[in-house]
Amino acid sequence: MAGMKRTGGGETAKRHAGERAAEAIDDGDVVGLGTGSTAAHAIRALGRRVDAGLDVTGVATSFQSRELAREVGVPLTTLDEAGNVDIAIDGADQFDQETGALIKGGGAAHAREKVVDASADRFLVVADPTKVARGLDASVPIEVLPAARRPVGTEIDALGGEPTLRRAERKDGPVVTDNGNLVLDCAFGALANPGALAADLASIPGVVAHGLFVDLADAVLVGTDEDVERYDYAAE
Ligand SMILES: O=C[C@H](O)[C@H](O)[C@H](O)COP(=O)(O)O
Repeated sequence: MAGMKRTGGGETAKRHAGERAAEAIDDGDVVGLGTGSTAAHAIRALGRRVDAGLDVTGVATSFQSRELAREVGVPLTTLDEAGNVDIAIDGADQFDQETGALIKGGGAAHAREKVVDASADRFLVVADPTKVARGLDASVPIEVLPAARRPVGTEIDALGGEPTLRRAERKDGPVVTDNGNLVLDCAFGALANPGALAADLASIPGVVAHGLFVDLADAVLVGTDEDVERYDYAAE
């Protein structure tokens, strides 16, 4: 698969990935509903399967995925009520095709996404070809308690990162997450050891969640304009 020429970074590619992921849902499943434009295609496709008689419940990872699930008729539950997630479908901002490690949080939803994705028996990532990488080098979004923004920034600095407060596009001020927190986008350059960096970031007081998802994805479905390529990272 690696090295194949892929076309697509637009909606068709994302739709192909999302629709293929929705086909993996079985009757009775509790489904983690990811956030973002690619996961949205999976939620819409799942809504069509529910219309056709599939019996599932969804656990939303954000305000946005909850709203979309309601709109397309996917019944909702919570982690408290369901206790277990059978399968989660979620997008990614970048993934390392060798290891399946991900960077997420472009939509500032990664804190809840990580809770849901990590508690799922199977975690399917949906992506378009622009997300495929050899190694990881994108900025790592870090959700922080508002009061901890400066001390966390200092720690990021010490780890060799450059933190930038994420600002809202249509509001004067910062992006505020669904949990009422801020996001620091942290540029580290190429990540030599994402697992070690993930552990370092998680240990900083005031960090709610970082966007490194290491050893979580079971498979990544990369939609192209023509088809879907599948990368597997764990025995299913
Ligand atoms: O916070 C947002 C999520 O991690 C998204 O899953 C990620 O940003 C990918 O989104 P998209 O499919 O729109 O590129």
